[in-house]
Amino acid sequence: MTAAAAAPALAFKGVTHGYDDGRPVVRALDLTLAPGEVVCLLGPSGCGKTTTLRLAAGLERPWTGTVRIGGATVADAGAAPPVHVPPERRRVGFLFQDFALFPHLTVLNNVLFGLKGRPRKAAQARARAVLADVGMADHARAWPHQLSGGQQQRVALARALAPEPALLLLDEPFSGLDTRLRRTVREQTLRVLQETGVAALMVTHDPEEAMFMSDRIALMQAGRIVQIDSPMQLHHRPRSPFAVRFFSEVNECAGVIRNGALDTPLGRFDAPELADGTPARVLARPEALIPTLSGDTGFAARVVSVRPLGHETILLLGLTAPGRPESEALPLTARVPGRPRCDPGDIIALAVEADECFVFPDAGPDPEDAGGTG
Ligand SMILES: Nc1ncnc2c1ncn2[C@@H]1O[C@H](COP(=O)(O)OP(=O)(O)OP(=O)(O)O)[C@@H](O)[C@H]1O
Repeated sequence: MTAAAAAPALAFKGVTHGYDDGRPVVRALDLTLAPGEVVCLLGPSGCGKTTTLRLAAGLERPWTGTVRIGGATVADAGAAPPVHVPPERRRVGFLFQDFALFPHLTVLNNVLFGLKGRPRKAAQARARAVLADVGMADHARAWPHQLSGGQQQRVALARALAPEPALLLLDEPFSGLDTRLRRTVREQTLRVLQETGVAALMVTHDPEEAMFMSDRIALMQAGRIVQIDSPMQLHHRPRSPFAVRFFSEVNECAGVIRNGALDTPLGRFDAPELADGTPARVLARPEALIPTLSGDTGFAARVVSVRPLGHETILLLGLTAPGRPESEALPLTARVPGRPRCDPGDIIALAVEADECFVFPDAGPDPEDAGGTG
């Protein structure tokens, strides 16, 4: 492998950026994508995802730090004069939510648009090959308005990939599609990315989409990456309450660490690395609470409401403690597969799945730095 081939597809180092009000919205960001890697930037609205993508694209000039693409420095705020390679010379492809194909050009000519400057025959061959890659070879002569939303999105993907970019940048590329179509189109997109081996940085605020698409997820909060891990690691080893709460509603019980564990109404959770006396809380995902037929789990809960969602059901429960009035029941949310056999008013036994529960110290001013145990 040559040194250039081994270079990261994208490397941000110490990148800070903001807009006119002088407030940084991306803060000291370090991020590296391996060749062929798909990384999703995931986080709440306004956390800096799109700004990060625009910095990679060259649409923004960073205040500090460097950006490298495929081993080449495309931005260096500290150089004199600062380095800034414009978007069209960065070897990046774009796929945005409003993937707007040119309505006055056929599918083939839309794809050829990105291949200007190449010999005509080679460009035609490349455009047809990439249309075949996305399963649109038979539509080369069609006009955009004759295509479904999903087909248009595949043509936009072909147009972005045609010039063989070193890096593909995707900003909420599926959010304009309805739910069912979105699933199909993102599967097709992922397959094409894997087959072409292009590295991709994708912005989404949809945790399920990030879990599905990513080799790694970069979870962002207030301009920083607070955790970057594989979807599985992020699920099983969340490093902050934020990383748990972002993926689903959670049940939370506070307490104080005693003898290396946290005693809560949901049971005792080991937390050996937390000092005695530390205020802490357990975060239990809704799927941690499992209604069980064996009545002897130690936890009895009153079913408050049953909300069937089709393939799963949300149960709102009130956890009762022996000798305590029901008015003091702890409200809990459980998520169970299928349709459980219980109705509002029933008392059910609950088992608690410890793998889906996480203990964190009750943090000071900066909760994102808090460590946790699973
Ligand atoms: N052109 C701009 N001028 C001024 N402020 C901006 C500009 N673009 C973004 N911002 C601000 O920067 C912050 C980060 O915005 P950004 O679009 O990067 O976040 P995001 O995570 O992509 O959000 P969303 O999911 O809502 O698109 C926000 O506070 C936003 O208001």
